[in-house]
Amino acid sequence: MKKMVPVEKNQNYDVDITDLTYQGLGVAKIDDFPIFIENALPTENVTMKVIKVKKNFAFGRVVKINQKSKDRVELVDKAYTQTGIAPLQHLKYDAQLKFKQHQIQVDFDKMKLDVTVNPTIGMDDPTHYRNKAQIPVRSINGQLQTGFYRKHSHDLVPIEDFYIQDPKIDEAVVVVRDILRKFRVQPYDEQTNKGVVRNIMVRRGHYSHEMMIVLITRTEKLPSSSEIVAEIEQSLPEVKSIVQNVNPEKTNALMGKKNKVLAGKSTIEDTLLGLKFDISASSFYQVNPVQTEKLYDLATKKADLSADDVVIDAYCGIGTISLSMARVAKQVYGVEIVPEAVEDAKKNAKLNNLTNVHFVTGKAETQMAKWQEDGLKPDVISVDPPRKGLDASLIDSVVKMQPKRVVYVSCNPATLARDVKLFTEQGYQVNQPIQPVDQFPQTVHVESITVLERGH
Ligand SMILES: C[S@@+](CC[C@H](N)C(=O)[O-])C[C@H]1O[C@@H](n2cnc3c(N)ncnc32)[C@H](O)[C@@H]1O
Repeated sequence: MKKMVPVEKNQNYDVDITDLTYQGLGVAKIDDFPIFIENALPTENVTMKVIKVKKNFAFGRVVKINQKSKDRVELVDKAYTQTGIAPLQHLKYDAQLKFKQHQIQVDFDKMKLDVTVNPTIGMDDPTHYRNKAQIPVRSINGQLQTGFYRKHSHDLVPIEDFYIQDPKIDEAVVVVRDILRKFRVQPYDEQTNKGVVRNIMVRRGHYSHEMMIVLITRTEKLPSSSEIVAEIEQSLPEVKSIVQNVNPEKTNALMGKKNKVLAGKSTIEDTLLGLKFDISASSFYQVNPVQTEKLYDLATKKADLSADDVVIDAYCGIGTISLSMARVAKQVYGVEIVPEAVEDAKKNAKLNNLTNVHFVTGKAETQMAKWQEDGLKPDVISVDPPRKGLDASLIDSVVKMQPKRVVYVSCNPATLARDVKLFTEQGYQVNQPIQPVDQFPQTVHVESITVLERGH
C-alpha cells in the first residue's frame, strides 16, 4: 500500500527537534516521516513551515522557536546560514566540537567498528581563521559585486565581512572589487558564459603576512590589466604575488589550468611548525593555520617515528606533512597529483635544508602500487586524501607493504570509516582513540587523525 505523506507544502507544524544531521539540519519527525530544518537544534520545539516535500522526507523553515536549546547562540548574520558560510553559527562552540566528535562516532557505528573518539580539539577564537578566500564576482543590478552564493543556487548575496576569514583578506577583497569596478571590468555571467572576472582568490600567510591575489578570468585578456595590477600593489602593500588564472570553461570548477604571474612572485611563503613553505596559486594548503599546526604536530607524534624509519606521505600537497616527518625519519617519499604542488614541495625541501625527501607527481593509487612492486618497505604510511577518501586499490598496496602504522588524516568521517573497515579486514587495527581537530569552526566539516596498526 502506498505510504501517506503526513505533511503538506506551505503548512505550519509544531515539532520537536530530535537530532542534527551531518549537514547541520535539525531533524523532526511527524508519524516517522523525517523533516529537515535549517537553524533548528535538538531539544528545541519550533513552529516550522514545510517548504519542500519529497517521497521519503521534507524540508522545513523555522517560523518561530517555541522552546530554545541551551546550546543556542544568537545568529551573527543570517546571510552566513543562507549562504552556508557558517551553517553552525547558531550552535555554541563547545556544542559544535561535541557534534563533530559525535559525527565520527556515528559513521564508525554504521560500519560496525568499535572505536573511541576523543573530544575535538578546538580553537580559542573560532572566527576569522581562514587564510584563503575564493569569492565569486557577479553583476547585481548592473554593478560588479562580491559575496557568496545562496545555498543550492548561484544567486550571489553581497557580503563584505565573511566572519570566518582573516579580516585582512576581507579588506583585500573589497579593495580589489572596487578596483575592478573603477576599471569597468565585466563580471562573469554564468547564463551566457560571458564577462571576464569569475572569482577573486586571496591567500595570506598567517605568520609571513605575505598576500597573494588571484584573478580568475574566463578570458585570456584582462582589460586594463597593468593599471589594475598597479592599483592593487599600491593599495595593498602586503601583496607579494598577483596571478591571473584562466578558466574559459562553463563549469563549477573554480580554477582553470593556466596561471600567469601578473606581478611579483608565483608563490607566497608561510611557516608551519617552524618550517617554511612556498605556496603556488594551484596548490592545496590547509585553510586554518592555527589548527593545522596542532593537526600536523599530532600526526607526526602519532606516527611515532624513529631515526631509522622510512615513510610514505600520500596526497602530500606541497609537502607539509612530509617535511614535518622528514625532520624525524630517515627517508620520506611523497606523492601528489597536482604538478605545481610537487614543484612547491621540492622547493620547500630545499628551503628547509631537508635532503631525505623524494617527491613524485602522480596518482597516489598508481604510485603506491609501483612502490609496492618495486619492493619499497615503508615503516609508516601517512595518507591525507580529499573528501572521497582512499581508492580500495591503494589500501591493497599499503597492506601488501606491511607498514607497522598508517596515519590517516581525514576531512570526511564517512569515507574514513569506510576505508578503516577495509584496513581492519586486512589485519590492521585502531588501538588508540581517533582524534578530531576542528579545522573548520562554524561549519559542519570534520577533520581527524586515525592510527591503524598492524596486528600480530
Ligand atoms: C587534503 S589535501 C592534503 C595535502 C597535504 N597533505 C596538506 O595537508 O597540505 C589532498 C591532496 O591530495 C591531492 N590529490 C587528490 N587526488 C589525488 C590522487 N588521486 N593522487 C594523489 N594526490 C591527489 C590534492 O591535490 C591535494 O593536494
